[in-house]
Formats: sequence, structure tokens, C-alpha cells
Amino acid sequence: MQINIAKKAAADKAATFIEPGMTVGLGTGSTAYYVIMRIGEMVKEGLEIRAVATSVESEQLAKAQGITIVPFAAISGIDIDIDGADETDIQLRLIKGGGGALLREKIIAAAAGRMIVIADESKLVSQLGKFPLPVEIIPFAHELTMHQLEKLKVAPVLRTREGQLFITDNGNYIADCHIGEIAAPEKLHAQLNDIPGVVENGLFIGLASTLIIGTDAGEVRIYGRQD
Ligand SMILES: O=C(CO)[C@H](O)[C@H](O)COP(=O)(O)O
Repeated sequence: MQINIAKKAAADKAATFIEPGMTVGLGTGSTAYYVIMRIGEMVKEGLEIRAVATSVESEQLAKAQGITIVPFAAISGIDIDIDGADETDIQLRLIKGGGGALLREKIIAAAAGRMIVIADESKLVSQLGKFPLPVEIIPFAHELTMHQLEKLKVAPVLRTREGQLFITDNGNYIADCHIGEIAAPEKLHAQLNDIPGVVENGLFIGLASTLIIGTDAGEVRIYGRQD
């Protein structure tokens, strides 16, 4: 596999924020892959941490790297969550869920003392919305839920994979909403989650406190909390 220098640079920097004894939330996606690999190296070098994962895929990868995954019943909180994003603005408002893991990602981000977002430069945008906003909906009467989404004029399209409906780790569907520029993310977030049948949407607002952008030159820029 060819290494993505920008994603790896952001991930390696994020891993430096992990301290011994922490409970770490592991994100999902191709950028989170690099942080899981880096944490795996640190564990092999003697770092003692425990982790929870935002997807079955990340849990399997973490276990294969020797990272201890603990059940949620065994923890009282999460110190730090490191995850990717499909889009982020300078206010650290995010669109997530391109990989379909938005619900677990948001539960873990909300429970974490700190969320660090890692991304390459292409993810930093002046206004959210070019990336279709993923909305997780339950299968029951999903046709009605889709009509409700259409009333909001968000142009929802049920996600498919290899000709079949995409099913999340939670057994739900994803409606990708082709909105264009989102003028008021906070308002849209509330409107979407007000629809019965919508489990959660991919707008992450007020959750991230640090954004690490990696560049193709292997450098990083940090936004938000720096320490
Ligand atoms: O939200 C996510 C998965 O649900 C990912 O964090 C997001 O899709 C970014 O992925 P990548 O790092 O592969 O671009």
C-alpha cells in the first residue's frame, strides 16, 4: 500500500497526545487507519493504554496491532478520541460518516474528554456541504423517513454498496444528503434529528477541540487546542 504522507503526518502528530494509562477512542476510515497503526507501534514499544473503537473494522485492526480493546462496561469515560472527517471548517464543525460509522463515532466523541480530528488538506473547507451529509436512519418505514428528509430539501439518496443497501454496524441504513453549501449547520442538525426514524446525522458540532491537518510535505498545522 502506498503511504499517504499527509494523513500519516496528521495521525502521527495526534498520537503524541496520548499518555500512558489513557482510554483512547479509535476512529474509522483511511486516516484513522494511520493512527491505529501508530498506536500499535507505541504499544509494542511499551505504552500501556486501553481503547474503544468506533467500528467493527477499527476494532479488528486495533486488535491485530496488539491494542487492548475493552468493553464499554469496563470504562467510566474516554480520555481522548482521535478520528478523521469528510469535511471540516475552521470552527471545527465536521461532516462525518463517509465510512458509515457516524453514530458510533458521535457516541464516542461525545463521551470523550477531548476529540482530535485528523485530516489531509483537502478536508478543510470554508463552508460545509459539498460532501453529501450522511444521515443514519432505521430500516423500519424508511420510505416514510426518506419522504420527511425530502421535505427538508436535502436531496437524500439511500446509500448502496455493490448493488445492495448499505447496512451500518448498527443494522441501519444511510441516507446521503446532497445539500450543497450548508448555511446554518446547527439548525440543520436539529431539523434532521427531529425526524422520527433518523437515528443521527453526520454533522459534528461542538465536539472537536483540536484539528490536525497534514500536508503532502509531511508537515502539520494545528487548529484549536494545542496542548
Ligand atoms: O466519518 C468517517 C467514517 O464514518 C471517517 O472519519 C471519514 O469518512 C473520513 O474518512 P477518511 O479518513 O477515509 O477520509
